[in-house]
Amino acid sequence: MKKFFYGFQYAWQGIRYAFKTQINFRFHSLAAIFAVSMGFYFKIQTYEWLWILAVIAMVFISELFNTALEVLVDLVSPDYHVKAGVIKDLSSGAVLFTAFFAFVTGLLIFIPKIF
Ligand SMILES: Nc1ncnc2c1ncn2[C@@H]1O[C@H](COP(=O)(O)OP(=O)(O)OP(=O)(O)O)[C@@H](O)[C@H]1O
Repeated sequence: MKKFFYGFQYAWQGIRYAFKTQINFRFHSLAAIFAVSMGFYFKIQTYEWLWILAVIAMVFISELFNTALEVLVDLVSPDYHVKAGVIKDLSSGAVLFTAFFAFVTGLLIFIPKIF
């Protein structure tokens, strides 16, 4: 049982590490708070909440894996290596892709309510 709760502690440490070291993670946290506030303000429906929460989760998951990959690359390849750069670029691309999808989802849900 103790091990189970330690697992949560380690996971929380990882999230704190990403928050402290990644400016993008902090920016996306603000964007998530903004989207959730808009959701409450406009009293969006359950299916709309599901989309908003799903894209928020996707962005955070991709951010966490991106951070993990960056740390891993820096560990195994501290010197310049073309493939190290490609791995980091691919990982950043995954974050950009999910963030763009989240942004479009937000627009599709909130734009009709604003105008
Ligand atoms: N070891 C390396 N070898 C080759 N290219 C690298 C290496 N490390 C980084 N790069 C290149 O520089 C870019 C920025 O790397 P960096 O480690 O600053 O990542 P980042 O995504 O900007 O992370 P951070 O949020 O920590 O600044 C990478 O996307 C990659 O193109």
